[in-house]
Formats: sequence, C-alpha cells, structure tokens
Amino acid sequence: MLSLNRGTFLRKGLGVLRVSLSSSGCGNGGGGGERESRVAMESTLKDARDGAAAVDVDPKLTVSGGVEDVYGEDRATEDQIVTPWATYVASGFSLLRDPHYNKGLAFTEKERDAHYLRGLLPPVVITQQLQEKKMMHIIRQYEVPLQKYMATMDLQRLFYKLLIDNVEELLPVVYTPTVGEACQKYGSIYRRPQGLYISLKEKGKILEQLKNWPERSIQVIVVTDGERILGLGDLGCQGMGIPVGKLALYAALGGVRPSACLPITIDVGTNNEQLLKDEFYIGLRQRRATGKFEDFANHNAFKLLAKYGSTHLTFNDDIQGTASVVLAGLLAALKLLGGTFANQTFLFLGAGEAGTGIAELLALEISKQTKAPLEEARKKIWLVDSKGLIVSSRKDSLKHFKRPWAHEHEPVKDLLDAIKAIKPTVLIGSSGVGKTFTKAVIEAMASFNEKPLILALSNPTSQSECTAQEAYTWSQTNESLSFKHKGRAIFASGSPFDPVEYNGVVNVPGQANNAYIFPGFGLGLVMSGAIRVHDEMLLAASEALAEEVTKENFDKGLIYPPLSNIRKISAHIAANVAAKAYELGDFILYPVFLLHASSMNSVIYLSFPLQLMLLLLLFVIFLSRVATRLPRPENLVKYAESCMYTPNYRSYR
Ligand SMILES: NC(=O)C1=CN([C@@H]2O[C@H](COP(=O)(O)OP(=O)(O)OC[C@H]3O[C@@H](n4cnc5c(N)ncnc54)[C@H](OP(=O)(O)O)[C@@H]3O)[C@@H](O)[C@H]2O)C=CC1
Ligand SMILES: CC(=O)C(=O)O
Ligand SMILES: [Mg+2]
Repeated sequence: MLSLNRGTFLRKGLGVLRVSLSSSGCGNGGGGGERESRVAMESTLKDARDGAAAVDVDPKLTVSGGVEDVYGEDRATEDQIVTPWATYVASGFSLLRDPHYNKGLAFTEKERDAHYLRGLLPPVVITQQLQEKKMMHIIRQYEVPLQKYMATMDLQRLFYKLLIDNVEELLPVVYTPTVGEACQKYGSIYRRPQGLYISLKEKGKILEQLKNWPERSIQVIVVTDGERILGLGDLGCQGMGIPVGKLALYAALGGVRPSACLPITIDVGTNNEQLLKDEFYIGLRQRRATGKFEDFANHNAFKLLAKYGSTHLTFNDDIQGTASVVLAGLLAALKLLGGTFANQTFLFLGAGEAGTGIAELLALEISKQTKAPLEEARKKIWLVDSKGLIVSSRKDSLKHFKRPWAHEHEPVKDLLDAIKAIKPTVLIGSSGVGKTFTKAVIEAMASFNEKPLILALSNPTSQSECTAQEAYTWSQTNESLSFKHKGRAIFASGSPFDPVEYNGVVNVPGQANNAYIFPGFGLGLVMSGAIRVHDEMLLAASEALAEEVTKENFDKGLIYPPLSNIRKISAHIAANVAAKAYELGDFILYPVFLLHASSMNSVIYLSFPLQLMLLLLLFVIFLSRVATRLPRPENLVKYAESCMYTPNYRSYR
C-alpha cells in the first residue's frame, strides 16, 4: 500500500511517481488474473527553492523553472525554459484524467473517499450502463458521421464498452467507411496522440521512440506507411486512423487488451499534393522517400510479407485478412446454395493486394477440396486489372504477384467482355474504383447465373464497385432473362449498405470486410502463442466464420453472420486458428514430448551422442512448432472466451 502526502508532493514537486498496474492471465491479461503492482519513483530534480538558493538566483523560482508571480503561480515568459512537471498518481484529479482508470460519475462513494475525489465530481453516482446510454444518446444526435467518429474517439474506457454493445451501429463509425474520411481530415481533427509516429526525421532513433510508448506488454502492432488507405490512395501520415481503427477492433471485437495494442504509422512523406499544401497536415512535408527506403512503399506489401512472414509473426490484413473473409462468405453461400467450390469460376476486377491475395486462398481451398495441384486450381480464377484480362501474352510485363494468373486466353480489354468470355459464377470487385460494376456488368452476370454471387469489396462507400440497390435491381430487371427469382444477386460489400426492398422482398447485404476475421485471428495467435502465420490458419478462420452463418441469415440474403454476435464469432475463429497452430506443431511435438516425459529419469544416463541427438531433436521441435503456449487447452472456445478483454469497470481498493 502506498501512501503519499499529496500536499507536500504537489508543492515541492520533488519527483514523478508512477503507479501502474498490469495484469496477466491467458497471456492476455484481461481475465482478471494475478495482478502485479509496479511502483517506481524517480526523483529527478532537487527542490527548486533549495536549488535556486544554492546557485544564488531569483529565490522566487518555481519548481518548473519559471518565476513566481505575486500569487505564487508560474509567470514564465516565452524565453524562459521550464520543466513540464507531471504527476501520474492514480488518485484525485489525475485519476479522473487517466484513460485506463477513470470511471467518471461511476466512481462509488467508497472510491471517492479513498481516492481523493470528493468535490471533484458532482454528488451523483451512476452506473456504467447509464453512462453508456447517455453517450449513445449524444453520439446519435450527430448527423455527420465524422462528428460521430470524433465523439467516439474522445471516449476512454467507455469506448470499448460502447463499441462491443453497439457494434453494428458503431463499426461504420470507427472503421470503414467513416475512418476513410477521418484519415483524409486527420490533421484537422487531431486532438491527442493515439499511436506512435515513426518518421524519416527520426531515422536511427527508432528504439528510443518505441520506448516512449507508455505500455510495455505489447502483443499486437498494426503498422501502415499511409500509402494506400482504403481506396483513397496516399494519405501519408494521416493514415494513422487505420491502425488506430483496426486495433480498436482487435480489442473490442477480438478481446485483445487495448494496452497490448500499438498503432504505428511510418511517415516517409507523401505524394499527395493536396495534403502537402494543407496547413493542418500532420506529417513530413516532403515527397515520399524512395530508393533505399523502398521497403516502405505499398507496392512492396507482398515482398514485405514474404520477407518477414517466415521470420516473424506477421499478417497483412489486406492480403490475408481479406482473403479469409471472402473465402468464408463463399463457403457459406455455397453450403446454402448447393454446389461445390471447384465448380465455380471466379472473376476479379482488381489484381492488387486484395485481389491476388483472395485469389491465392481460393485456389488453395479448391486444391484442398479436389486434391488437384495448386497450378490447376488457379485456372478456375481470372483477374482483370487496369489493362484488361490478365492473360499469358501479358506475362512478361506483369508484376510477380499477377503472373500465376496469366492463363491462356486471347487478350480482353474490359470487364464486360471478360464476363462474356469467362462466364464467371462469382464476381469480385477489388479495384478501389467505384461504379465499375455497371448495369451491363450486373446484367451480364445475371444472364447466365441463377444466383450470381457479387462482392463489391472496395472501400469506402464512394469506391464500392456498385451499391446493394444496383446489384439487386439490375440482376432482375432484364425481362429477357430466363430466371425470374426475386433478389437474384447474392451481394456483399466492403462498406455497409442498408437493406433493399425490391418487389416486396427485403434483401440484406452482408459486409465482406476483413473486420470479421482479423480480431479473432489475432486472438487465436496470441492465445496459442503462435510464432508464424500459415495459410492453413487462414483457411481455419474462414471455416469458423462460415459455420456461423445460419439458414435464417442466408434467407435474408446474408452470407456473413450478424455483427452483433461478433465476440462469439471471434472466439470461434480464435479457437479454430489456435487449434490449427497446435496441429501444425503436433506431428513432431507429441511423440517427442512422450519420449521426453517417459525417459525423463533416464536422460541423464544416456550416452553423450544420444544426449546430443535428443538435444538436436528438441531444437528441431523448437524451430518447427507453431503454437508455443503449452499445454494446449482442452476447450479452445471456452479458453478464447476466458482470454477476452472486457471493458466493464473494476472496483478500486
Ligand atoms: N472489404 C475489405 O475487407 C477490403 C477491401 N479492400 C479494398 O480493395 C480495394 C483495392 O485494394 P488493394 O488491392 O490493396 O489495391 P491495389 O492498389 O493493390 O490494387 C488495385 C487493383 O485494381 C486495379 N484497378 C485499378 N483501377 C482499375 C480499373 N478502372 N479497372 C480495372 N482494374 C483497376 C489495379 O490495376 P493495375 O494493377 O493495373 O494498376 C490493381 O490491380 C481498396 O478499395 C480497398 O479498400 C482492401 C482490403 C480489404
Ligand atoms: C478494410 C480494409 O482493410 C481496406 O479497405 O483496405
Ligand atoms: Mg486495408
């Protein structure tokens, strides 16, 4: 127990006292496991008055280095250097400002006494539920989505509670599509730091910068270089809204502790002229660095993933998360529609990170289901980029990630002609260009598919290849069509659209957004202590998500489950991902564990070469295993749930 004479502390300002509580348990610390207190007192300056006397300067010097006015307050002028004194005592006023511990009017009478809060708060004590109701009431009063965004970002601990309890309403506010506008205007709406900025200016001092981050037990880092923000292009340093938004979802939807999340933006400049001229722009005012800093460029996403994927626990959400969510939607749709994966023909508009990432996972799934080689499976998948259909005659001029998709075919210039030539059953938009699924495109899809599957993945809403309304109406307006079903297209989009009524039928469009996958996926990695991401884990995540789609959901037109169940869904995804991580190490781990356990007493009697061999074997196991948190929990879903962070207020001593 720590006691402190606050009067003495504040008047003399002898030191900075930090009291931080960190908890552990499930490797995730949210379950209220063992709490550990760390108290560190740093006395950095001598008493200012003593110091002033010793060096014989103005005796009215204040503790912060300025000069006392007649009221004893600091009247430092601009040219005087002062020390920014701060206290981190989790009591009194500082407790009310602490994002981790502040409960506002929900502090109990007892807590108000124990923590010097009397008088700092009005007398009423309210529940967290009432606070939540009040905040939702305030947020709903704003009509402009960006204002809602700013209001939610101002919340502290209550933020996660609101997001968890109102996920369908707030996801479009804190994430796509509003986060796109927030990034575009991030400089104008900037209020307080929400992540770490690593800029070219600080080259060579990155470790110092990382040490400045207040949290120590980081488990998930989301990093961007701001070059490709949704379908909005280069937003430079203002891309920070994306890691902040994604990590909010890791915490709220996936249950990773917020304090274990670190958003990072790498600022190497921007080529966005508008931002460079914007007086409120928060980043380096220079063009994007290339040359030796080329690794930061967006078009190197595949290279970075290939480089670090085999040595670090890395995951590219645009390539892998998107792939997993699309595969899940298609698995669910086919399960309910009937038909096999291998019998589908897929056509993409857009052959970048998202498009080719999805294509590769779909090919893997086809190959897994049919036992055909991957190269064979890829032949069911076609992609169109800005130059037309990707075909073999273009191979030499294609970027490496497009080459596997250069199939034998004559050149085709545009999407509509590609649809007519390929006759896909599934059309996927990943171009970042809005309005590209025209009436003719949708009608063509509907002309040879009874239920065309159409996914318009591009974000934000303005970049969506088509709207839900367009997909539903254009797929059934053509009188010459041989199919006369209502609500013919099965549609999902990256950004949400409202339900659409057409001819008395209400169709609910699903949201094909990686937000379904990455929170649970991240939790699965954390709880199993996985050291690498494998494609099989992405397939496992897709299967878990697809299993959550019910016939009732599908009858409404949904190929994804309602987001209101996302915590439960995330627990299932996490469990499947963790199960795969344990399985991937199993083949060698278990026999050797048995061997090790049964020979424990005799190991010391083994001859040296045998001991060496055993050690070598253990080393191989160490290198090959994926899950490192052992032993494997029996019920992974229950374990995932027990690991999830909950934002409910705790009682304070
Ligand atoms: N719903 C979700 O969860 C996700 C959605 N997305 C969205 O996907 C979109 C694309 O992202 P990403 O793959 O990273 O971007 P990239 O820049 O990597 O790829 C864009 C692709 O679209 C092609 N393209 C651009 N314009 C046209 C056009 N007019 N006609 C045909 N093809 C065109 C490009 O062609 P070329 O190669 O010739 O330049 C390129 O192949 C973004 O809007 C993003 O928001 C991304 C991730 C997740
Ligand atoms: C959702 C997402 O990651 C994107 O649009 O880029
Ligand atoms: Mg993205």
